[in-house]
Amino acid sequence: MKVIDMYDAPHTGRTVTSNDIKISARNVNVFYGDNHAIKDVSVDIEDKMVTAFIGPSGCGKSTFLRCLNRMNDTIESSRIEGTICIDDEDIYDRRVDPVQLRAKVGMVFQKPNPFPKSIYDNVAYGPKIHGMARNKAELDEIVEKALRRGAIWDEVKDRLHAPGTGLSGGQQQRLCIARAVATEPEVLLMDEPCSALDPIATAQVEELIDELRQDYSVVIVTHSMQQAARVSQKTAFFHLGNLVEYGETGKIFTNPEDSRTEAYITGRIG
Ligand SMILES: Nc1ncnc2c1ncn2[C@@H]1O[C@H](COP(=O)(O)OP(=O)(O)OP(=O)(O)O)[C@@H](O)[C@H]1O
Repeated sequence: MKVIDMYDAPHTGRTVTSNDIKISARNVNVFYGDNHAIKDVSVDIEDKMVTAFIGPSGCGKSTFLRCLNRMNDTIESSRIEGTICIDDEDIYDRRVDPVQLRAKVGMVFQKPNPFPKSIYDNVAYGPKIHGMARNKAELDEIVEKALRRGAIWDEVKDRLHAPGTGLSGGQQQRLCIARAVATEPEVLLMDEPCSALDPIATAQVEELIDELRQDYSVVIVTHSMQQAARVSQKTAFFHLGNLVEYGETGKIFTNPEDSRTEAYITGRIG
């Protein structure tokens, strides 16, 4: 890991270093029928860093995020061109199993969506499907570790068999993060993970995101520029399906190169 440029990210005082490239997208185009939603996007996303996707509503942030674990495959009208590699492996290669890919590239959605199962079973589900535990004791260990990673263990350890849907919104979202990390992914995709949460729960999830980047490459779509500035080291600004500008978060928010980025961060478009 080499240090390329040091700066204090706004509000955080963190430093930015350059890591290995985890995800490499080249000339990606996405269509929904005739709607050209993503236009020739090429980007390298680094490992062990939080990358934020920002931009006005409808600019393609979620579409591009979903392409990174082939969630867009599930939308019938959607078609993708170009290449996306994770660790140099083309994730759209015929030999790649999307179910295995989604274990490696986990996703957390806008609205907390626990399964209608117990807290324990929500987290145990993925590891069971992927045969990660040989017995109950190993499964218990995986569940505890994931709940700890999700920063919710202490709140639920005495009621693991209560329904996940009985938790508060913020707890449900941390449970969903625990569920996503239980299969030991390498990349975590988050599509506006705090938009349904109150400020305290948002702060808890943001703190968790900062911890998670020690182990994962995290990509977060957010409508909040303050949130992007607080949690990310790299920011990508999308506009009308184009990736307009991509760089260090501090630079994007203080000294953007493109007039469209500047218009967005100063509230003139969006
Ligand atoms: N499931 C879908 N079927 C058809 N078109 C879609 C679908 N999802 C998105 N689109 C279209 O693709 C374009 C990009 O939408 P997308 O949701 O990716 O943008 P976004 O930047 O994430 O927006 P928002 O911030 O409002 O969530 C829009 O024109 C949208 O209408």
